[in-house]
Amino acid sequence: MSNLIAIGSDHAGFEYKQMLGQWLRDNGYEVRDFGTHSTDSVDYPDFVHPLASAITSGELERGILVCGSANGVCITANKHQGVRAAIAWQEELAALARQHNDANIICIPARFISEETARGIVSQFLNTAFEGGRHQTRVNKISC
Ligand SMILES: O=C(CO)[C@H](O)[C@H](O)[C@H](O)COP(=O)(O)O
Repeated sequence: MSNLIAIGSDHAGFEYKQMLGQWLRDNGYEVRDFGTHSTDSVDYPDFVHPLASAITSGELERGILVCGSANGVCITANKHQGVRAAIAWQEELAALARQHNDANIICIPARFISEETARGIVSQFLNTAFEGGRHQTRVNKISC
């Protein structure tokens, strides 16, 4: 997997995005930050569409999106062909999103989890392999 990771958020996810971006850099990853760049109120699709487009084009392999509930960023990202964005609020869900769904974007609900849990989710997302097999058959059937 590439060590270049896309990150993005709205205002509700800004502080967690900053924290996760620094944590990723401290752990040897390169980070492409799609914004937002402050806690000023913004509209999450403005930041999610460019990040998801970079995943669709193959320019970037994995992305992390953060908003208040994770719902808005996840719904938006999954409009893009080839994006498999999953919401995780505990580490096991992030691992399953990789093992069973080959998720290429993880969506984090900043208003509902601790920073420690967010780091654990990202760690699972980046370090868990897709299992393939029966799950590959199912992933192949997602696109319509
Ligand atoms: O998923 C969301 C929107 O559907 C996110 O939780 C947003 O961060 C949230 O809606 C932002 O709410 P705010 O009242 O504008 O801060």
